[in-house]
Amino acid sequence: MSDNPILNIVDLSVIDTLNQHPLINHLSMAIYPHRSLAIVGESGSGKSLLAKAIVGLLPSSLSAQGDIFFHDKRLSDLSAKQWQQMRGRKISLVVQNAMSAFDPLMTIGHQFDETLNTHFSLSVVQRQQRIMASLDKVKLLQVHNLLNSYPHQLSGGQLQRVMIAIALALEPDIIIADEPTTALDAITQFEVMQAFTALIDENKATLIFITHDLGLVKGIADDIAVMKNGEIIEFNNKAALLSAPKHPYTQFLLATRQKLTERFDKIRGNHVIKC
Ligand SMILES: Nc1ncnc2c1ncn2[C@@H]1O[C@H](COP(=O)(O)OP(=O)(O)OP(=O)(O)O)[C@@H](O)[C@H]1O
Repeated sequence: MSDNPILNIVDLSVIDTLNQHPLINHLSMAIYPHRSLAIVGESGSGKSLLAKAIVGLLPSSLSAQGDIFFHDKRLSDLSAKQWQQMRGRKISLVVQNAMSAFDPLMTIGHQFDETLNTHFSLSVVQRQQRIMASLDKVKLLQVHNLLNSYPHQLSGGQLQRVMIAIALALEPDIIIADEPTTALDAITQFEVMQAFTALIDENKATLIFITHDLGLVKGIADDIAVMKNGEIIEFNNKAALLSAPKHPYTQFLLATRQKLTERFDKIRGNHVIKC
């Protein structure tokens, strides 16, 4: 593991300015390059707000205190223009609702090309090659039709994969994926997870993967952070956290997951016998 974190979150609090309620509470965490970190926790624990705070996209009614460093750069010091260069290219956020990330009036191909043109000095042909290579990585078929389509003409799963393909094409140092497979069926989910694995292996990116699903985490994470009430209550490498969870809440999460799996296996087993 490298000695210097790629992302260092220091005493971060996110406060609702309407009632001064802390939604993220004095959170500190160092994330190291080329690792894959899963952030798990129940609904409302603050996972999405943490992702938004990292990419500087918190709603204006919330205020952030504390520091977030990307390498040595303090992110709160960035100007709007510097953020534009940073977001997508250095730190990329893939969200759950892909439709919200696209302009409904522009074709997918146009939006993909424009994004590449904003961040790189590439010829039209080079941009096309990069688009095709990225779409291939997320296993999208009939790409010419797809690139000529408008967002509403694609399924949720296709849009989600296009969003991941755009993130891949920008070759960011860090990609934050906020429940990126929640809206997908099991097969598409598997393919999208493979695309993320390729991202870490080929691009040597650092992945922050936010999910409820401890099953998904097992396949992809090097490290796991467990969030509850706006705090990280446990952080460890995957093997240690899954085999010997220290915090009672992590133990509860794992036990619940185990019970669900056993119940599912039992139902499936009974079903097989009956048939
Ligand atoms: N704009 C906002 N104004 C006020 N409170 C907010 C705002 N956005 C989120 N919250 C609150 O902050 C808390 C954390 O929300 P967040 O969306 O980060 O949870 P989460 O862990 O990502 O949940 P989920 O897994 O359901 O997406 C919740 O109690 C939520 O209601």
